[in-house]
Amino acid sequence: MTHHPREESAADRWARFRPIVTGDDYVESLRGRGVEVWLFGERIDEPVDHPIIRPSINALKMTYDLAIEDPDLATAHSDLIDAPVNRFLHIVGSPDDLVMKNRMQRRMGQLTGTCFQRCAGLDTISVLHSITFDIDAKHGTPYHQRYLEFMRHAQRNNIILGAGMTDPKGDRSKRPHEQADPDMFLHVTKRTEAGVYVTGAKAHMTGGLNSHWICVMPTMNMGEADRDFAIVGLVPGDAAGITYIYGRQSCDTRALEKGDIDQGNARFGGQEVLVVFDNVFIPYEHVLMDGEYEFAQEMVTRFTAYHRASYVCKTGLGDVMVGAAAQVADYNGAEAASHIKDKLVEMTHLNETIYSSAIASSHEAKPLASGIYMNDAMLANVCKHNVTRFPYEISRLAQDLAGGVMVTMPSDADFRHETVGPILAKYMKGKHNVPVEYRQRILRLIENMTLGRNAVGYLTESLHGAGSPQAQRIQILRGMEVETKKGLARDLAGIAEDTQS
Ligand SMILES: Cc1cc2nc3c(=O)[nH]c(=O)nc-3n(C[C@H](O)[C@H](O)[C@H](O)COP(=O)(O)OP(=O)(O)OC[C@H]3O[C@@H](n4cnc5c(N)ncnc54)[C@H](O)[C@@H]3O)c2cc1C
Repeated sequence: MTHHPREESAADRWARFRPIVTGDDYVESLRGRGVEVWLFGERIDEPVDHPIIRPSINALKMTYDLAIEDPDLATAHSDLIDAPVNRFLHIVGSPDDLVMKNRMQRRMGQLTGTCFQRCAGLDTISVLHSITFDIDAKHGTPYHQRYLEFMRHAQRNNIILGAGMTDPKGDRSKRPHEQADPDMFLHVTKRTEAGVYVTGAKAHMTGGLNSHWICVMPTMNMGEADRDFAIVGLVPGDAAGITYIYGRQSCDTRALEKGDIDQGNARFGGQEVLVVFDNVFIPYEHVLMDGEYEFAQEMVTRFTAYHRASYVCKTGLGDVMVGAAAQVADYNGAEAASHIKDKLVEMTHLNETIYSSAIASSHEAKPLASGIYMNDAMLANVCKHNVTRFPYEISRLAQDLAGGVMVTMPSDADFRHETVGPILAKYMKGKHNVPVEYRQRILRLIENMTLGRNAVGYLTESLHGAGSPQAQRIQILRGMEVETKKGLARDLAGIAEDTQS
């Protein structure tokens, strides 16, 4: 169980952090936290060393390693602490900051082939800057200064923030206060002189267990009766009262097998956890909204403007898919066929279409009252809507080029067996000069990203993460200015009258 008392002060919570510099420092920072983690019906003593969990930690580790290897791409100067910081903790001060963020996200996708879990936290940092500023302007609250103080600590310690937005939501037709069980949406259960207690859960949290801090925040618009659900708070991942229940991923138990081939991508994976909060304490210094329900909708809208463009990361995974498809065609001896080249062009066209909408959204960013820049919301929604579809088509084409053997290939244990191994070495070969193991590995990678563990990050996260497709269509409907466009059409058609008004 966690070692910490329930009602801790903000200072005590920060006192246990030391600045993280390298990827190895990051891995060490997760050890010995005493967090309560459940996987396959068992309590996990040390998640860091668990073979199913470790690939997800490796993916986040890469965000630290890249900052050292390529500081121009993965760090930025912070005016807040007057020092360079990891770009995943940088407060965006210009459209160029957002463009650089997108480039870094694509690079991270290329390097890991999975969800590297740090974008939702980064986008939370961005949205909190302007929302706290706007709430203070209306209500005279001290949230923005609290936020800036939190960010000074966060940047100096180089921590990871997880984004706890999505509640379990129970009956989707009911508001938070209308649910049969109030815990379906995280809410305040008690207020003391020092802070608030919250109960509920946050679902599907990307990298939740790998994060040092979690931001809990509303997932939808709220009304007066939902006041206790309109809470934004920052909680260390090892606070008393938090339980993590690890999400299964397709083919996850392959990580428990011998050898690294059948895993497809043995080094890197994503992570989603159900994070349960049982009367978890948040000191007021770390409370950034408490009852200002009228800002919940705007907070979600701004978060999605940032986060839907962050799905540009999938173009990095798309680059891996194009490469894997081209490579398997080489191994099969089919690379010269015109339809193969055409399919690679189609995959690239889809992938670059996603990239275009994200980069355009960042270039078109506009400043908010707090001074921070926000992505163009229409183009961010178009980016995410492209992402709900195009990775599926890219995957279909990669599977086409891979051939049926991608799903009928025997296990690596058979390839290594003294009796059947030589048979497989003979019949599983493509081009004579390509070792059969190379073909095995590339086929398993395509399987991993389209049907296995990393299909979570490449496909289903692309569909539902940052909101299911309909959520983008609602935003596109709101922003499409159809009346203005009807006016343009009437002008050119020579119609003077607007019969609508
Ligand atoms: C891999 C992955 C990672 C994620 N990471 C994070 C994370 O880090 N942090 C976080 O906060 N969230 C995260 N999410 C959650 C994500 O934002 C949600 O999955 C998304 O908002 C959809 O919510 P849901 O999964 O509850 O789907 P549901 O609400 O169950 O939706 C299912 C379907 O029902 C429709 N629907 C739902 N409600 C209504 C309604 N009232 N009226 C009409 N139709 C409705 C939807 O449009 C959809 O088609 C992640 C999700 C995934 C899959």
